[in-house]
Amino acid sequence: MQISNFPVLQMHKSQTAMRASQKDFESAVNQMKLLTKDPGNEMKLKLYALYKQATEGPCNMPKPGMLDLISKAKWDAWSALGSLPKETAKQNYVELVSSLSSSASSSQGKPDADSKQPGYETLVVTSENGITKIMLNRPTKKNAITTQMYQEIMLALEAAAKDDSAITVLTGNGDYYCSGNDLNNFTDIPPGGVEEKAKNSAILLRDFVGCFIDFPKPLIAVVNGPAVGISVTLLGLFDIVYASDRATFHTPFSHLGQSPEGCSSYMFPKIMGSAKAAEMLIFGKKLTAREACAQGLVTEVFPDSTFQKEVWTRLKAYSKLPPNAMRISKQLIRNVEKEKLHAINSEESSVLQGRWLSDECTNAIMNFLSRKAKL
Ligand SMILES: CCCC/C=C/CC(=O)SCCNC(=O)CCNC(=O)[C@H](O)C(C)(C)COP(=O)(O)OP(=O)(O)OC[C@H]1O[C@@H](n2cnc3c(N)ncnc32)[C@H](O)[C@@H]1OP(=O)(O)O
Repeated sequence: MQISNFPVLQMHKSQTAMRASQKDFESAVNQMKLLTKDPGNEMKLKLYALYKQATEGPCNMPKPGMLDLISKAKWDAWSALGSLPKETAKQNYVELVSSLSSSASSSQGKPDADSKQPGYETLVVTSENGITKIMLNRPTKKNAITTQMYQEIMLALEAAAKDDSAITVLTGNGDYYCSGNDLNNFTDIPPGGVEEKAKNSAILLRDFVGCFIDFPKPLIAVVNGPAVGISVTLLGLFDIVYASDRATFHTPFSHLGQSPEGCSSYMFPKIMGSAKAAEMLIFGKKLTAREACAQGLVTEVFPDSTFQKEVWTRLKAYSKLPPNAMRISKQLIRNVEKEKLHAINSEESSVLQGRWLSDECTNAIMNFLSRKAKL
């Protein structure tokens, strides 16, 4: 069996405590596609059987021949579920995936002080002096976010929420902070075609942004260079944004036939007023760091030559403040709007699902990939 057919998943416990919704189920299925660690054949068979029961009902396929060992093992596992109702199978599937996720994130472990955490391919995650630093690590691709990277960032945030650090920092390796969604993500089309791709991407986006909405500790963006697309829109969900004076902030959604995400359709007008937000989100105006600071998106701008030194000195001092007090204050500031932000996130993801299927978007991505166009 292919590991890629049994992807890993992380799901919030609160979601699994209640009856699994269709969205929870789809989310579980989607995230399972990125399993990096083989959960073993027994687990894969259980997941397979529950998935089939949840989507097709009881097994009524002819029994495979004795020599077709893999098909027979799958058939046996599915048949063993008898007449288990589809809804129960769905619930069991979500719970099983959730338990896999918890063990995956606990196996990432509590970060050792002063150490780089293993298990990430697209990030460097360290925990030191009360600060967990999540660094995007695809410098040759300007830290464009691949599907795997979305998953790893979610795992890193989930682990950081539970570790001993007082604050969490997101930054980029190399000359860019991040060039947004990796446009090659759109070229990996599943058997269900572009509709399925758009649907899976919308679920991934919703879950990814949801992790930022729910993140319980002070979250700081250290914007070391230009930022594009989703890496800009998410900034409205951070508590502090420090930027190098080399950084720029660009959301070219209309150019790409796309629409805003990361709750920016709500947060940007709130932060900078609707006229300034429209210029960025509809017309794709690129802001310098100083402009972004004047408009309230950035907390403070530092000269690039002293950026790292000044920012980390500041953050080390902040990380020594009482962690519970900081966490409680953050939650007081943010929790008022959580429900609303989740609703906005769902709406933005669903609108984007439609945009990804449009000619405008397809042509823009084809242009970038065929190198005819750049931002
Ligand atoms: C599932 C959730 C979906 C969430 C949706 C989010 C929406 C967005 O984030 S929209 C924003 C998407 N991003 C872009 O449109 C940026 C595209 N990139 C560029 O325009 C340029 O690369 C750049 C202006 C960022 C940098 O230009 P520069 O001339 O300095 O460097 P390049 O030679 O172009 O880049 C080096 C290398 O990196 C690759 N790359 C950079 N950004 C992306 C990207 N976003 N997607 C894919 N690949 C990217 C670029 O192709 C180069 O690769 P090669 O060396 O192999 O040619």
